[in-house]
Amino acid sequence: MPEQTTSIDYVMEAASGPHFSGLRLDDRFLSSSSSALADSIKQPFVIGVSGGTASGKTTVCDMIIQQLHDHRVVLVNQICYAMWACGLCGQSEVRDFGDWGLAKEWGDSFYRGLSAEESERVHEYNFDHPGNVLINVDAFDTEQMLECVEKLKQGNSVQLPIYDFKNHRRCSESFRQVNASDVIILEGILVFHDQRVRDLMNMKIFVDTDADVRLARRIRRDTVERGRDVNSVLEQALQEEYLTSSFISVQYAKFVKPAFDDFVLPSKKYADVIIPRGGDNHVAIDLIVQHIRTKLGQHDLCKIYPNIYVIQSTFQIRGMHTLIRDKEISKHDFVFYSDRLIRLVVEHGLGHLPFTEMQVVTPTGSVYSGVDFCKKLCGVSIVRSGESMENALRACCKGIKIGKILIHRDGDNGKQLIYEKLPKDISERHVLLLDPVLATGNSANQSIELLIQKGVPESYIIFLNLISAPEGIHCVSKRFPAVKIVTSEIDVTLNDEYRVIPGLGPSTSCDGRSIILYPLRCFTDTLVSRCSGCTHEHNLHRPIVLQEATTFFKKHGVSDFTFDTCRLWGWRCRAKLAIRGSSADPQIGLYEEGTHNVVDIPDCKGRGIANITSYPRNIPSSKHKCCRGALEKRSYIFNAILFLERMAVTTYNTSLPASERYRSGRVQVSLVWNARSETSASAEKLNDLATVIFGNRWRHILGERDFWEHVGGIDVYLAPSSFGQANTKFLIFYNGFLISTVHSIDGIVFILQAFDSLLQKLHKYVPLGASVTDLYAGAGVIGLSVRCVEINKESKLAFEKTIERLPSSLDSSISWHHADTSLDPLSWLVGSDVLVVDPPRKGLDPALIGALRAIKQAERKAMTLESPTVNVKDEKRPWILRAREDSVNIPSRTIQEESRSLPQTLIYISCGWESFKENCTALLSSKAWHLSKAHGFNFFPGTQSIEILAVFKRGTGASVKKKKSGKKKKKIKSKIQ
Ligand SMILES: C[S@@+](CC[C@H](N)C(=O)[O-])C[C@H]1O[C@@H](n2cnc3c(N)ncnc32)[C@H](O)[C@@H]1O
Repeated sequence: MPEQTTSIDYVMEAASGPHFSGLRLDDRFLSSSSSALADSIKQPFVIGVSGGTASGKTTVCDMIIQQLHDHRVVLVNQICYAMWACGLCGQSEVRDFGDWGLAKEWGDSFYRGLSAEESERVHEYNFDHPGNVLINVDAFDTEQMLECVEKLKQGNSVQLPIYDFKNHRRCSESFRQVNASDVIILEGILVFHDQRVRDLMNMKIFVDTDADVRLARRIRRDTVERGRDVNSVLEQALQEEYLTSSFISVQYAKFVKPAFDDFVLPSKKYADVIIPRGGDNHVAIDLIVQHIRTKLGQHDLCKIYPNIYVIQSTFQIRGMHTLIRDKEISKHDFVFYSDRLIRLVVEHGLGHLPFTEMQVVTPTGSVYSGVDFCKKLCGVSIVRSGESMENALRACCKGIKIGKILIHRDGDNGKQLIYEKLPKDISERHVLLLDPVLATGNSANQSIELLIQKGVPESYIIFLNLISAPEGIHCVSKRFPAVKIVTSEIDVTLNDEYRVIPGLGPSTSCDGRSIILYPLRCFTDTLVSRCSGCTHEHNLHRPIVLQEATTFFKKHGVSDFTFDTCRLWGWRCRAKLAIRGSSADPQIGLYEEGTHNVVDIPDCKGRGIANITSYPRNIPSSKHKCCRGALEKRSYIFNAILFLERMAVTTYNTSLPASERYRSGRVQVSLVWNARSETSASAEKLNDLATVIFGNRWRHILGERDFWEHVGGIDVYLAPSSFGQANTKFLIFYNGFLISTVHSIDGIVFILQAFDSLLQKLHKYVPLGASVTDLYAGAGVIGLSVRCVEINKESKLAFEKTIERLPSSLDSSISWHHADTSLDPLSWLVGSDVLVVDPPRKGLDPALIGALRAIKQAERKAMTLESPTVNVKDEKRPWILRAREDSVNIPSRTIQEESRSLPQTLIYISCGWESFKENCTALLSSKAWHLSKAHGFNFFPGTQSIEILAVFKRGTGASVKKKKSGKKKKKIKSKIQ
């Protein structure tokens, strides 16, 4: 049997300073034990049991106590007047239930006691009255009861007073010692009367037994089973109960019954559970005991707020917590173990969603009765750190929509909503709100408020976090009691800086806060749903949507969909230069590996080019000189709310041998301002910033202006604002120096990067000499086009520069048009054989979709159309298709000479899977197009993104299928012959 590690002696310092007592995680040990974990349970569970006189409360209490034999239970009686009055319980006793390890304290401790004058008028005294009306005193010493129970709840022992029933006063010299216990049962007819007493109770039970029914049962039992006559039974019953003497009769009629009606019965409404038939109701008592057992294993706050759920602790979970709380943990391990825990929280949270029953047939033909998940669901990250839970959520809920809420801490009242991006139909969805640390609860409350304003019912919100501070739980649960909070551990408290104690590691990041608290103050991420900095570590070669994509294409007739995973490392991406912090203490730099923490680079000293461009997650240890000019403008930059910079390396001089090209390269820094409008609150700052940095839209600040890419065999110039494809180069660096751009480390193999792979595939689908129109062309990087159409006029400069470098020997015609594809899209289709579209993430403009759907009808009209009218001056240039010039054959001709036909082939390059699906479905449903081929490319390994190259052909494709099946038939025929 493997050795088990169960020690809880591992005390270490968490990132926030205090110690966390945890476990060493031993991979061999997987089981859990409640006893070792029960450590954290401090406060007893308090149950109030009320009901009318002789309703069976005592039986119920006894049964609960017996069933909880493995816990320490204390029973505290308020007192039962009738029992006292008939002398049946005129004494207190301490019973020892040694066999079942239970100490049960039995007493009538909180009768206040009467003065000498009151004792004389004892018959007028209503012991069943909570605020005695006759002699104006309280029958019970509620204050003392409160004090005792408070002490017991805090784990202290108390001395309960003993009541002398003979003299109607407390014994001054004797007390009963009651020790701390797991469960306190407060029993009495009026224990629900005082709100302060009720507030002490975690559970309130009302025993609801009709006295007449009890009497009737007794008569039946004694006459039928014991052969006695009714009169003697009644006599005995009356003797035993409350009607044996005239005094009792009077007391019952005068006090007990009215007090029951006036005070006991109305307090029934405070009960959480009403038990009909008292101690006979075994089912109810079983359920109650089950509930108490669950609660005993829970954190105290769960006893107060029924919608707090802490995932059940096991040694594995405690072990993972021990790791992530250790300030010495590596960031990699921290992210790994946090992610594991977050997944458990997400799974637990999903368990609170509604479901419908469903049956499926298994491969054996049997029926399995199961459930169907709730489909109307979405996640909402509270931006800064909520995104760190998105991966886990996506892993558990395929294709889940995730919205974002950004709340700024230092705004009005310490919190200000800055940004929200939520699904339009959020009011119909259950919402999983994500934030790994619940600290003060302020951001959470504001986010919940926003969701409610958007129409989400409070009870539809499940707030998921990794750790919670009690302060945060109080704050959220008091205000939104119907919101469920699911967490993996509840910590002790918050410190003065509102950090959770003991908190979690690794050691503080450069902004002085722990990573988990502030890993994602990613303003760029509010602009696009994911950024290339948001990478994950698992399944780098398989984006999560891959399976969905394969199924999607199969459904639409493409069963040979391919996916090119490309290289998983060393690819080039435009690094985003992140900006964080405050204007007083800004950080400008790159994301730290695996996180959204910014590594400040104030003293750029060169050599950083290689690292910056090699891979977005590799942070330059050295600094970069070329961005210094821009960085010096930091004070301006920090007045912006949303701000993003891009840096890209230029190959600069591609006539140099590849291995030397980047040594003398330059970095291009692009600054992009994001504001809702130029009249926004910070417009003044925007203008300052624009003047200083952008000039008239763009201003060249310093360094080389030119930025060159070598794509598809030609040199392409990219202006600062032009779109630039990611994953185009394979660079190898050693100690920060570039070794190679095209060869692997052993110097032999040349491997294409993702974009080059896509271009190679794309070229196969363009027949030689075809007339091609490239809508959404950027600077024309795809390089096939006869006509490039692009909305960003800045790309014109790039286009021109590229043309200048093209070999003059090329004989072809190419034009670049500054135009909006969505305006009169049909005019751009006329005269093209092949249409290439490479739209932004949002997909094709609706007008273009409309034109493509109606292409058949348009075809007839097109013959009579004029050539497209272009508002800007056309740039007619020679062009090259790609490196293999010999395969290129574009006859020299002008657009006017071309046919008026409309494209037969549509090549769709997509970077937005969701929009692609929509566009594709719209095209196919028109029956004007069918899908012929589809390929996927791993442009951003480690992200959710998939790049698609889809080839559509005109018509429904029915004839193609027929032809294929015809061929098959022939073959079969020939075989038969
Ligand atoms: C994904 S990029 C592709 C650029 C180019 N194909 C490349 O590979 O470099 C999309 C381009 O479409 C342009 N664009 C966006 N909306 C447009 C519109 N309505 N008309 C024309 N171009 C548009 C953008 O400016 C951007 O350059």
